[in-house]
Amino acid sequence: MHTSSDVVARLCGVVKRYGHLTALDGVDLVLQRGELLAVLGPNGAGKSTSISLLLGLIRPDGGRAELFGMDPQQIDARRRIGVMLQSAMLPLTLRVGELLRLVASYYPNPRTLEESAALAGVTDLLQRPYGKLSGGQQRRVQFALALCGRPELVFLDEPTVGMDIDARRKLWSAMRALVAEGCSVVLTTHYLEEAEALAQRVVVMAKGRVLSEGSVDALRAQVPLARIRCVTDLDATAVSTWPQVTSAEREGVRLRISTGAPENVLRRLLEADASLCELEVQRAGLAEAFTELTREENAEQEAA
Ligand SMILES: Nc1ncnc2c1ncn2[C@@H]1O[C@H](COP(=O)(O)OP(=O)(O)OP(=O)(O)O)[C@@H](O)[C@H]1O
Repeated sequence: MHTSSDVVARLCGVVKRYGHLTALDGVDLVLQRGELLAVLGPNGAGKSTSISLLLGLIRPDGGRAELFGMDPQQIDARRRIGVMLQSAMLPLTLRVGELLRLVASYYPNPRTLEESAALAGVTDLLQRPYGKLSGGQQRRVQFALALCGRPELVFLDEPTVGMDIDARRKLWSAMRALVAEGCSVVLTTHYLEEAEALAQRVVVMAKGRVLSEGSVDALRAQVPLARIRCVTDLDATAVSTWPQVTSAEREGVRLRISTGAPENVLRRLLEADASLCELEVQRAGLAEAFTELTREENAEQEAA
């Protein structure tokens, strides 16, 4: 059991409306000290709205948002967080080193310039004007700004958008280094492999509500699907109608099947095609679990 002092941020029954649109419809969310929480969900689910509420940028219409047990607008709470939002609006003419010094000066116990730059991998960019950097380089600088104040909690809203694979991997290891220091991280992302690689806990949102919450493994277990891949001529549409087959799709010479009963489907596959080869069976990843969860949500809404 966690004590309340382990809770660094919290939304309690939060409702947020924009005119007739209910962006958040009673959201509860708790972030513990030292954990990386990934908030997932399709476009418009309410992820950014939840973060804006925790940052005190907007106010709830119902319920309550708390940062370190305080109102998120209190300066004492804000001094303990770092933020990387989707749009940064930073002065384009300042050099990266100047920006880092400026933002660090808002904090009581900031990292040194060198430490922040090394953590975010921007040491070779310090003399460059921010506006002259590539999109991916600017994202890395924004990450450096988020961590330069030695915050206890960092909000990262889709941090790796526009980054190449190498830059993304580097950011992942920097996030892991932050968490190893005891920093908490709230990460929103559309890259499920990112959540799978980094998160201790995942919250899935859709249409302003929390659909599911738990560890990556627990989320996966909610959708006990396996993935079968093999080289076969069998028709994907026909296979998709087999009992216990959730979906079947062709990928070139391969067939890719999702099923809750892999043994049964395998038996039938091997019987149906004696020349089937290159067989692979894997348990479902977060991507399948997520698709399945949000599909159920859509089906319920359509039925209602
Ligand atoms: N300032 C605003 N005025 C009106 N509607 C808004 C405003 N901000 C958000 N919304 C609406 O609230 C809902 C939730 O938006 P939000 O940005 O939180 O979603 P999200 O999960 O972050 O989506 P994305 O993955 O696209 O970033 C959407 O329907 C959006 O159109």
